[in-house]
Amino acid sequence: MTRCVLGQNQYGKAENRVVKITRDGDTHHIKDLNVSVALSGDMEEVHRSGSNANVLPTDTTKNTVYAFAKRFGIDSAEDFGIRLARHFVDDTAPIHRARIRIEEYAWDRIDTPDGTPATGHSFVRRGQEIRRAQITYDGHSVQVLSGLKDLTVLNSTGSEFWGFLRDEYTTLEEDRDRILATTVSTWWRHTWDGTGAPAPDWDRSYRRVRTHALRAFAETYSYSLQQTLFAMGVRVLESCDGIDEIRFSMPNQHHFRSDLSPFGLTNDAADGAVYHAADRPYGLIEATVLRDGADQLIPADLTNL
Ligand SMILES: O=c1[nH]c(=O)c2[nH]c(=O)[nH]c2[nH]1
Repeated sequence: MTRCVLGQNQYGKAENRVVKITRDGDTHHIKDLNVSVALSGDMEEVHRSGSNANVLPTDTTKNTVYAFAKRFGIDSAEDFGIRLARHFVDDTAPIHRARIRIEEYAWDRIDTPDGTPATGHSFVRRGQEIRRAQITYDGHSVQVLSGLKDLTVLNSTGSEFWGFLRDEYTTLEEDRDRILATTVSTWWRHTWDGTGAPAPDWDRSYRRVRTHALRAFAETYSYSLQQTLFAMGVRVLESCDGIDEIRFSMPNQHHFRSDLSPFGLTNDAADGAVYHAADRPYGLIEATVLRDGADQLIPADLTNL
């Protein structure tokens, strides 16, 4: 029989999406990491015989990431990674090597036009959103839709969700202080139709819509993402002449507060909590907001394109 040997091997939990909010009065700070753990050591037996005696479960490595975020905070990706790596190797005899890989996502504060923060808890993810336009001309008039996508925003407080319908399948608990996060995808329709009046200043119009939508997101105390969406649309229509209709598609990017009670840790929102940022499934909230009397002309299926 051919004799085979075990070559390089490692294991652990990959892509732990950990969000830590630190509260300094009404000013919040956010650390948003994607942490992957890979451990190696005396792992001959688990591969050969199935004995798990030397295996620290990947589930434990995940719990450790969230518990350490709460217990020690996250000063920097490097500090956090060093602490985790040392713990796995120094405190677990069969583990001889730990590799911690971390991606960090940067957030800026949502500002007012004079550069002061709109609130202490409203953030926009760094990295440019994508601006877009769709122009249709039928030989008589022009229709201009403008839009944006990939604009990710987050409120670390000022959001609740409760009082919802319940049936025999409902398990969701009411939440009086949650993270509200979404990636805004939107189109808006200009009243200008290419006849008569000169064309709007498209760049200025874009900046105004973006600014007002962001400020409405930041400043709306929210009982649902639906309510926030509508407030954003109303603010845009009230602030921008020449726009009659705006449609949003907004995924509810759920942030679940980690249950750290098995490790003797409280994890209340009021003290600054650690969250697991789930990527799917997600709630998808979509709606059009119209000026009263305006026609609804933006196709519903355009929003996600
Ligand atoms: O803002 C929300 N709207 C919902 O419709 C909903 N449904 C849910 O489970 N969570 C939320 N959050």
